[in-house]
Amino acid sequence: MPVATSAPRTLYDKVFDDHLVYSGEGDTLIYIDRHLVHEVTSPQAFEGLRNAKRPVRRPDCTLATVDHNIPTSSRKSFKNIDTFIAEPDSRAQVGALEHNVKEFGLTYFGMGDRRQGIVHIIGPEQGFTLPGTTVVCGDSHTSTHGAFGALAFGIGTSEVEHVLATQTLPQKKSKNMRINVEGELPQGCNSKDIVLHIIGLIGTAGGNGAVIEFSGSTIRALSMEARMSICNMSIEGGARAGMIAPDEITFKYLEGRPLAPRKDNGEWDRAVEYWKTLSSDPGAHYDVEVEIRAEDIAPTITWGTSPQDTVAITGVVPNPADAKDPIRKAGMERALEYMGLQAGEVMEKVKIDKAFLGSCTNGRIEDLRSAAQVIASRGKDAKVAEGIYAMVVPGSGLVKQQAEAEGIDVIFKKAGFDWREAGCSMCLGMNPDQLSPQERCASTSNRNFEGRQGAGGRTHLMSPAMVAAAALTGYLTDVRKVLGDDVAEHPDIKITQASEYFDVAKAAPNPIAQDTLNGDNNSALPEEVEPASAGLPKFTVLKGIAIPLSIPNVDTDMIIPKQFLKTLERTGLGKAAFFERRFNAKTGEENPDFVFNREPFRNGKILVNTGANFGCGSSREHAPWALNDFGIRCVLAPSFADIFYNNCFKNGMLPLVLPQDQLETLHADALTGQELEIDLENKVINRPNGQGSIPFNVDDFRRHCLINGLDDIGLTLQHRAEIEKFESRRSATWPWLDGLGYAKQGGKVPTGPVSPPKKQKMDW
Ligand SMILES: CC(C)[C@H](C(=O)O)[C@@H](O)C(=O)O
Ligand code: SF4
Repeated sequence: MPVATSAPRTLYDKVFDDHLVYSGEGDTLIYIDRHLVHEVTSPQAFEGLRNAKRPVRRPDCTLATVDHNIPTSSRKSFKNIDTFIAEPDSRAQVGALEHNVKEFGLTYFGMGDRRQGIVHIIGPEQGFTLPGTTVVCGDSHTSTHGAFGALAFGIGTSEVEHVLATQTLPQKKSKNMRINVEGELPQGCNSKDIVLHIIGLIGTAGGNGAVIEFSGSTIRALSMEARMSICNMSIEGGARAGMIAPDEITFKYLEGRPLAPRKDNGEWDRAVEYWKTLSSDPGAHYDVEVEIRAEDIAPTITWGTSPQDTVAITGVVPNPADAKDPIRKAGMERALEYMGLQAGEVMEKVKIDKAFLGSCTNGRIEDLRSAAQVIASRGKDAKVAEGIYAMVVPGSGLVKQQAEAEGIDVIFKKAGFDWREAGCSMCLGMNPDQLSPQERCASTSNRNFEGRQGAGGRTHLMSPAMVAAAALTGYLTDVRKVLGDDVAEHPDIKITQASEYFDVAKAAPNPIAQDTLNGDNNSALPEEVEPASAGLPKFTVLKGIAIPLSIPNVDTDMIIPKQFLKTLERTGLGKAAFFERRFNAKTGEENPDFVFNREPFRNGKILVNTGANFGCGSSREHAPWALNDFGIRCVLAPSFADIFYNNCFKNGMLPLVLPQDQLETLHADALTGQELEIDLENKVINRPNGQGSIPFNVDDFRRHCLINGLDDIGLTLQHRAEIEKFESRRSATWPWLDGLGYAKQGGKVPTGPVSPPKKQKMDW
């Protein structure tokens, strides 16, 4: 259903336009084709549905799995989660999802299913992720799926509930940004080096408010898996999403995947014809353009506690004294102290304790192959360096199975790597895989925030090949030195194509897809038009103590660390807000220097931060929940990360963007301990003692919703007719997106121990 317009459009414009359900005064609704669900960000969303007696609108477009909380120890004796998951909160969260998928009739890849894995690995692997679709998940790295030319972005838990209930989301159009990478990559570099290099250049706020399209000859030459690693980390560059135009490499990757359009009914050809239209038109407008030469990229790692703290492996730790901005200088000093590094230290002389190969960035088969190749290049006796613990965590059960079929596991095991089961694992350590304080890790994951892999743990981000090199030498290492000139594929590794391995070309038509092709799950929806429900506390005038802060890039791991994400509630998280800064890790006592612990700020209702990019990183809605529970209803900052910004509004909170000079003024006011007044009706901030007012801007529609306490789901369901109309058009234009087989499989997925790997076609 192309939109009639002659202006050249970007890939993002096209996918956005193709999903418009409704566009009214201030609220634009887009349709969501694919919804991935995991255990951390969904319990409160299902609870919301249950309370409102709402069904899941499109179970056939929804796929659930468990990934964050699950242990990665051997599942040979796995019977059920109750006996397998020792940690009670993790068990409860996984248990809640198992209960919810049954109650709402969703397809679920549980721990007994070989298809279980990290959400962002299993979507593409199954062909659930398709070009030109909109893909969401309560997880910031949903950006991964943009590698297929999908518009894919992370959402908070309230939005998860919104999508479950309505299959739509209110969306503002983002800016268009293009990052063009041209030329041939130098030896020893791969897509992780490209994306770390990019984030080092643009910074973690560089993509704020934008969807990044990655283009150029370097990107076009990459495999799908390498493209996924790049789009995965667009969120680390602050972007709403990352996208790459689909091409023959994309089509080849998808062909024959279990949930890709089928050939026998002609849908594959129709789909490819449509997918071929999904590239930016010549002359399309980009608000921001960045040009990068591949030859400038070196094997890259991080030295600090933000993904933008990058340096070439051949480099040295930077000196905070060289930073012009005082906030940046203070941030660098803190990062160096946390990381236990000195300015000027040679990166290659830094010793590690652990090596982690896995995560949604680099837990795919090609990542494992690339690390195994480094090990194999050192000969059959290559071993992990003395005293180093190295682990490999495949991104899904199928990646593990394929690696075992290729013999890669043997290379790892012989070298002394621990070969684990699929999950998020030490990327974030919600399960038992964690760093101890001060332990240093060479990691293929995507975030190096303080405490990310374990309280006090020190993370250096890098490519799988570089992690393998570090594991072998015990130091951060330039992989080129380990490989020498021998970077060709190693004879010990027999590489099979995914399609060959899955044997999908020969597989019978997918029985799941046939089973539910006409799956219409809308019958349970109430007939009458819903009134706009006023479910949130109204925000009109807020008067209160303002808490002064000056921290740039406040990430949501800092606002609330992982151990508090295991809750099934939205409330009670006030104590967790800024936990690691507020409390002494050893004694548990309050840190008297931190502003949240000082009078009168303990009772603050407003947060004034002069540092930019507040709320970056993860999509956890637990961040605004924690601030809200602490008592904070309004956050003022120079800029916000998109997901956090949206999450605030969903909870009746007001995030306000103000210019730096006004923030400095309000910060100074806050330091005096006097009250500020946020008058949303009149769009002004009244300073203490009649010192005047500062006007602000906020989107009219959002303001209207806050003032009236309007709940988005109720508002959206007023557009039921438009949603239904869109769905009929979607069925006619893109029939392969309907009834893709999940609706009726909810209760039937295999449970029990994971089957031993077999070189045979899969069971779908
Ligand atoms: C748990 C989830 C909300 C979070 C995210 O959104 O990124 C997690 O996956 C992470 O990597 O921190
Ligand atoms: S970033 Fe880490 S924790 Fe988050 S989804 Fe990816 S693997 Fe899981």
